[in-house]
Amino acid sequence: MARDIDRRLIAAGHGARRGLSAAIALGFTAGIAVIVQAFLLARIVSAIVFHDAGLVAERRDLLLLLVLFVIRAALSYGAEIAAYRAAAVVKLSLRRSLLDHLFALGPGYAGGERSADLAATLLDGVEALEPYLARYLPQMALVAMVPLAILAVVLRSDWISALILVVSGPIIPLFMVFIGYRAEAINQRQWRQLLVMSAYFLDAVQGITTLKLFGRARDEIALIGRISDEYRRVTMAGLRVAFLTSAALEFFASLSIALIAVLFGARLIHGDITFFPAFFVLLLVPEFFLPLRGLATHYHARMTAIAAARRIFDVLDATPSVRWGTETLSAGAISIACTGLTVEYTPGVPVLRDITCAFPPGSLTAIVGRSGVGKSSLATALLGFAAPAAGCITINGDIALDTLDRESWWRHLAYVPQTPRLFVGSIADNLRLARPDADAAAMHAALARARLTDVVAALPHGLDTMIGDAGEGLSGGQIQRLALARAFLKDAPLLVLDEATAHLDLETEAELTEAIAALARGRTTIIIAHRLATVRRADRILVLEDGRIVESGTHAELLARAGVYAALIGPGGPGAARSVPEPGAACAT
Ligand SMILES: Nc1ncnc2c1ncn2[C@@H]1O[C@H](COP(=O)(O)OP(=O)(O)OP(=O)(O)O)[C@@H](O)[C@H]1O
Repeated sequence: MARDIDRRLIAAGHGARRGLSAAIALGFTAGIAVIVQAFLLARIVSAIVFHDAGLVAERRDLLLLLVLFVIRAALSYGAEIAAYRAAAVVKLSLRRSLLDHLFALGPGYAGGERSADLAATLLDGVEALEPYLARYLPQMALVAMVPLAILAVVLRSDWISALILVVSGPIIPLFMVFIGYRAEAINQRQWRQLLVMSAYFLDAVQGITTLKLFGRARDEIALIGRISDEYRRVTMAGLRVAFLTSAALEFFASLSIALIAVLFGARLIHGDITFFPAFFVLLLVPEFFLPLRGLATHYHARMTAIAAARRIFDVLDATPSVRWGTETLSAGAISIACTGLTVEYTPGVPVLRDITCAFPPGSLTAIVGRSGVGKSSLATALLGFAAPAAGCITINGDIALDTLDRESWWRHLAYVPQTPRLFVGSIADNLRLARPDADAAAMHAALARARLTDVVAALPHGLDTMIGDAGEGLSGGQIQRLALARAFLKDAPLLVLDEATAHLDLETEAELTEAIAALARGRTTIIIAHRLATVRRADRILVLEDGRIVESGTHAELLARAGVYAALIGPGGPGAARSVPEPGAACAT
């Protein structure tokens, strides 16, 4: 399993092949420079100590040694830069693919409990790959090349030392494979714990008001404390394995070096070997183990990366439930028809059943029904975020929605949800989401149509006033009108709107209703309606119950029928509490 992930990570690194190859080539050249350096140093020491040469006589070698020091430092620096640049390229492309795929998966996948987990995967998860890509992968290549080059040189100088290296060298990778299984399980636990902790932190930050009001802030702090402590425990277990591994490997490496040194000592005393080859080999032996020890150090990075990558690939492997095509929609009015449309979130459990209805071009259709009957699900299916389990949606008579290019479909519609999402930035930034090239005049026109001119004029920096990510700095009604202004700015032929159910003051309510009416004019409009004023204006009202259309018609027709609709908006019905009667308008009984 870890091997599969390794393979996929290496494949992901292919995008930065040149950078990684450069890092490996520079690292290998630095390894060769080490051999030459050791040779020169052994020759200088041998000449000075055993052949009475002075420093002046050895100046050529000394100068060469100095130059090699500089070259080696430059090579190591270059290798690091190339590796980290390559890692940055891979991280960027992975984040792009993740975001792109999340958009394809839609809000059904990215919403709800997964959002904190996904944010941690996108940020910390991808970041955790950096040491793997920048350190472990180049080290993996060097671990085969540099020790082999050193072994070849040692073999030419002293076969006994080479034999010791051949026997002790492979112990390190074998040992790492042995402890790898345990380290992998710990890293998986550590990563899962990090995701849980991120989710709790996000919840606590977002729900700070609720927690305070219910007097549960202390409990939440204690809970987060326990989760953090568990994370600390798992992290320490991982570090323990990493430190123990390093200690064991240091031991094997030191033992081999000591053995070679002792054997040299004995052979020098007996005159079986001269000083130069012995000293040269002794200088090289630690360098033989250096890449192996480096590999052990970065093995921990590999385990962390594999745990993080598992989650990244889970997201990338998730298949979008909605299929899209490549057809583009030409500009102009939009009509929609649903035929036998059935929508299921859980297979076999339909939330919309056999819906057949039409939304003619330029018409205003209101969808009404009790809470949970499937109104938002119908809007979700029309937006293209939920795939029909049966039936189909066709656009402009004969174009199946799933044959359209998704961007082309979304370009033709404006969606105003019940609780609109604003992003950290200025009012202008939030408006330009609808039309990035909109100038100040176009934005002011949209604000005026959403009855927001005075509100924005009163803000300290007008259009450039910064607002928080949940629209902090604006009231609930102002946020909703800003979302309407966005829809005005987009000027799309299809408008899908989920009316706000929050209790608004009468003035804001009237302003919103007016703004919505202005926005709907001339467009195909589908409103999940909660207000009497909206349903009265609709060309047609669809009444949903238990996922089915049970009634349809105009306000007057449905009232006359005295069925579900009449009961819904009548006194005591669930619609009554939310509906604000227009002055003088009589509620049906
Ligand atoms: N993403 C989802 N996954 C699973 N079930 C869902 C999902 N979204 C909605 N449902 C379920 O589908 C059913 C219809 O929900 P929907 O939100 O469409 O109702 P609604 O009429 O819009 O309700 P409300 O007026 O309260 O917003 C409900 O039983 C709900 O629990």
